[in-house]
Amino acid sequence: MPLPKAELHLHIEGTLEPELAFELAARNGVTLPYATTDELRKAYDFEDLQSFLNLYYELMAVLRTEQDFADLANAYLARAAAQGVRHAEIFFDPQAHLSRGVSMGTVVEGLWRALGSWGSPRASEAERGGERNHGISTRLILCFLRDESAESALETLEAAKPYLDRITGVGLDSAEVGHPPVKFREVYEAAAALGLRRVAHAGEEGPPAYITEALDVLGVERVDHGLRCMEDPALVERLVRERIPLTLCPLSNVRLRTVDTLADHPLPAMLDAGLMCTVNSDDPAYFGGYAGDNFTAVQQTLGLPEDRLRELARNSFLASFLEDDEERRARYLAEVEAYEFGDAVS
Ligand code: HPA
Ligand SMILES: [Zn+2]
Repeated sequence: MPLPKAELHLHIEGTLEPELAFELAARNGVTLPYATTDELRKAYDFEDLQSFLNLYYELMAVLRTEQDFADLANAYLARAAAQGVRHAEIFFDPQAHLSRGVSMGTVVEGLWRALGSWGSPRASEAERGGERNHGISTRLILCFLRDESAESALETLEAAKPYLDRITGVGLDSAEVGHPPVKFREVYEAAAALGLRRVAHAGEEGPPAYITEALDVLGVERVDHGLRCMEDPALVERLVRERIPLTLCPLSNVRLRTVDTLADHPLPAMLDAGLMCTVNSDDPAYFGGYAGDNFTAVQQTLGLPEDRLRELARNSFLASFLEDDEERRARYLAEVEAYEFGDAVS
């Protein structure tokens, strides 16, 4: 049985496996510039974040209808459930769809078809059919693309207003360097005024100063990646003191060459420093593994002992946006404490 965990850093578009990409391409009459799934997989040799993003945006062309987004999310939930994920806070990138003529409604309604509101205290009895979505409670986090303009982010938030009952928070992703958090001050203020939770990618490729800015200017409650905080001891001390969760993605860091090899990953040093770390998959279809695969990789390659693995799982639920359902959080945490380790944690 896999270790129960929450996944807090997962881009739903990054769960598009080659097989589903070809299936959706055929269904929608879209021609992909790859002849076979094997040929597509060969393109998964990334040099950095941008080289990955180019393919990530290219493949989104196959996502056109509500059913496409529902199929995408269902495939993710099935894989995640099999690896012990009990709760997932899922990013989506509306601007990457709006720019192709796919509406906010298509994206959100499609995802909702798969996620439903099971696991939400606002769900009606009819919606509480846990089996339908593999028994995973979920939240949706709308991400702004930081390489698009601040005005575009504001327009995106405006377009999301009819769907805010389904959206828990906002995030910030895409090409980091040259696009500091301060660029999005206004849209984050507007999001906060609407009662949305706030997170942002920072310190993946960008400098530690972007992490500080995300906290101070955008008011984020969690930092996505945050890896480069380790270059600034005063920042580490602050993150520890304020118990700011970091959503780390070890296999992503290797594939995007943020670290040289998994054995060089700073996760053990980060845990030793007292940082509130979590382990997540980011874009699992592209980076070679889902949440449990990331846990197994850090267990095997970094030699993390059982108490550290349990700590990572506990942190994932503590850092999740389950404030509207503390009863459920307590149940998940009890499962973590009762877990008996076997051979593998995925
Ligand atoms: O790892 C990532 N970093 C930044 N933006 C992203 N969008 C999808 N995945 C990522
Ligand atoms: Zn990410």
